[in-house]
Amino acid sequence: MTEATTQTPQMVQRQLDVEREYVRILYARLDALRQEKAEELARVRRTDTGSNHQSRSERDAFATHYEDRLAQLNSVDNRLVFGRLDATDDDGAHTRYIGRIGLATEDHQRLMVDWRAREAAAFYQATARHPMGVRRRRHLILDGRDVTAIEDDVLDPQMLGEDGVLQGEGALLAALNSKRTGRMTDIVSTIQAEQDRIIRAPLPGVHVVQGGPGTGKTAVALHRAAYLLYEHRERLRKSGVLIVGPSSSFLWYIDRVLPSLGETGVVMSSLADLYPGVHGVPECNREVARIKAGLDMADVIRQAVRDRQKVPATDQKLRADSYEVVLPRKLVRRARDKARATGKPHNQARATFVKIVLRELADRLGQDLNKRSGNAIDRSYLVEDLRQAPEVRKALNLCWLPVSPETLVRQVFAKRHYLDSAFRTYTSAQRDLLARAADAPLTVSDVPLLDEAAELLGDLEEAGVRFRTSEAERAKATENAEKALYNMHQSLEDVGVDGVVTAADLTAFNEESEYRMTAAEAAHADRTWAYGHVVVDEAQELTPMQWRVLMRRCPMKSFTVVGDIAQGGAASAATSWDAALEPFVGDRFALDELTVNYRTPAAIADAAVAVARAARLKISTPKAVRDGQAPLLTQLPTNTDDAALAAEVADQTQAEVEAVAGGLVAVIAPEHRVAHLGEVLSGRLPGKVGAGMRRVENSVVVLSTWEAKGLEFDSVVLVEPSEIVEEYDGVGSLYVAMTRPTQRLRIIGAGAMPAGLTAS
Ligand SMILES: Nc1ncnc2c1ncn2[C@@H]1O[C@H](COP(=O)(O)OP(=O)(O)OP(=O)(O)O)[C@@H](O)[C@H]1O
Repeated sequence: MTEATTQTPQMVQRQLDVEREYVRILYARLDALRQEKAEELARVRRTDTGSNHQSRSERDAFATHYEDRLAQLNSVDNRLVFGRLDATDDDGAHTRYIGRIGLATEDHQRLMVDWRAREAAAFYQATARHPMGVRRRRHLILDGRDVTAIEDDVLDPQMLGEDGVLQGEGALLAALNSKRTGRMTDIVSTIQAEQDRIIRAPLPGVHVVQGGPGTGKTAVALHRAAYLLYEHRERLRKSGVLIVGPSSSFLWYIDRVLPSLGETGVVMSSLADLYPGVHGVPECNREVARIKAGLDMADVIRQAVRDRQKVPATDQKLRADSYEVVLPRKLVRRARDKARATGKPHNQARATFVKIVLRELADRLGQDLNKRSGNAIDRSYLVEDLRQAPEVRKALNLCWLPVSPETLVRQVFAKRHYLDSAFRTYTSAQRDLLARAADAPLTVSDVPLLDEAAELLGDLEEAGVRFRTSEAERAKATENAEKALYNMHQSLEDVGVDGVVTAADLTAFNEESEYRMTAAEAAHADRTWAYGHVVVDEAQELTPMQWRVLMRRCPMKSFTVVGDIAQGGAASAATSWDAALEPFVGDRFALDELTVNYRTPAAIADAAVAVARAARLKISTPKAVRDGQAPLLTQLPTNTDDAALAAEVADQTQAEVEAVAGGLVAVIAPEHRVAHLGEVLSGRLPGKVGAGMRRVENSVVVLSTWEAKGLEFDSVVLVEPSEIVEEYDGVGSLYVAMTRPTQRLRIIGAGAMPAGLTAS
């Protein structure tokens, strides 16, 4: 309920003065805290630790803690406070200021409530129908540290008309109408009620958020991560939160949001980087991508591992010093079966295999020697003699060679006999398609195969792959850290420093101190790190094998999954959330839907819907809150050559740059046209054009549809829509591209326009 009241300039000024004074107090407190933490940090750094390694680690752990706190205080400067609630509850009438973090005076009087605190929920959820005790919700609009505008939302009818109630352009619309910078910003001051319910949902379980384009799924997912880190800080600080997005340009687009909410240290990974130390290049062949996406790849990799556990074709004679032994096939088979039966990963089970073979060979050799010499002496030393013998070692290695995940995956595609064996249930045409050179770059579709292989192969230090220290080692390290922590608290109390560092912090810190990695970096570098929560954005793109990897990363299965089934573009994109999640959690997931499109103007959204419907794509149709112009369609003659097409694109892009003066224009084109269009546009608009998302200092970016996924621009020039449909075998990606603009869309093509696209 927002009814107009008469506002006089004096009334506005009076209210502005009140709020400015309060905001001044808040910033003064922020500055004082910064100063305090900076001094504490300097004092800790000055602490003399002598040459004691442990004391040094302890001091560094404290320094890291203060650095983090200082970084948090520095990151919330912009729009520190954005809301005020006047409410009445059991405690009587009170006023609360809502901001990015909680602030209190030196004597613990509350000055500002963290937006994630329970007391702040009403700021987002109260409505006229359910006021939750709120009489007035006030939005404070800041420029730097100054309050420039105030807007009131009055939920108590009695308050309407009272002096001091101000109304203006909706804070939400003001936020939506601001120019895009190419980097996502937080929405903390204008989170809507349906979004807030998802943000504050409980931690456990799998929570799926389906929503059409522009409904704020990414924004909600990021604010939820910040909320969970606040509400479950102890638990999640130890285990961490992983955010997964489709591409590194997407992660770059969103990576300022969490720091602006005072949260750093979340691990972000694209699908190509889920395996430490490897960056998967795109899988160009869609059929290959489709094959590698399926869960039966787990059987393929299992077979590839089994193929490394070989029984030789014949019995083998081997020299060991002055002896000769026979390695019978039967023995190898028996030892192999026993080693497999341990259930241990390949590289660990090898020890069992070797032990059985050596013991039996030594027994036989010993009996032989005893028989020949007529003695009955203990010849157990023979085990070591045999172990050292080069021929024996070589033979055992041929039967059961330790192998790294990377070698296994490379060789399964590069060595025909491995390929034929592991992919035995596939046709030979499919195997031909999969075959590639051993040094071919690993692709994004290989990443889950590597992870699967690592799971089945186990530890292999010499291959340079990091695995989790055993539980026992970790427990020991934590115990040491607890002792160290106790000592450290003692000594820091002596110098009057107060800090909160847990034993787990110290364990993590000590584990990584050699490389001075942050906790987030350590988690990302450790394939077997168990995260406390995983946020998956654009989740419709995940293949079953990618889901399998993520489920492994979070054994507690605490997930926030956001996406839009209709926007799927990958070769094995999900067709429904049920189908995507059923293999991992059955039907045990909650599903919510977001229903309002905050990005795309209604006329453009309608055009995108028409294209999707013409192709019978099942889509969510959120209600668009913005108005705007319908798309401008240019159908070029079919014989238009590439140069003429590029010239037309350049003309229209130039027009868009002018139309959105100072805004960001994206040219979205089929992959094979991106480079050429980039060159032509750079010639036309020197210094203004960049290829890829990271060039946002320019006002024009040229991108493929995959790169544009999840992003938004003031204006989009979409090139050759029919080729975009062909490129990804469906209209999903065209639907994505059409829903990227916040203001304007142009579509240019010489090919036939896809069904549903008509000139307006
Ligand atoms: N409550 C809100 N207040 C202000 N802006 C909002 C709000 N919700 C969403 N937005 C804005 O709407 C735009 C779209 O949000 P977002 O990218 O999160 O949508 P999405 O559902 O992930 O989109 P898509 O699936 O199309 O990639 C962003 O600019 C975001 O900041």
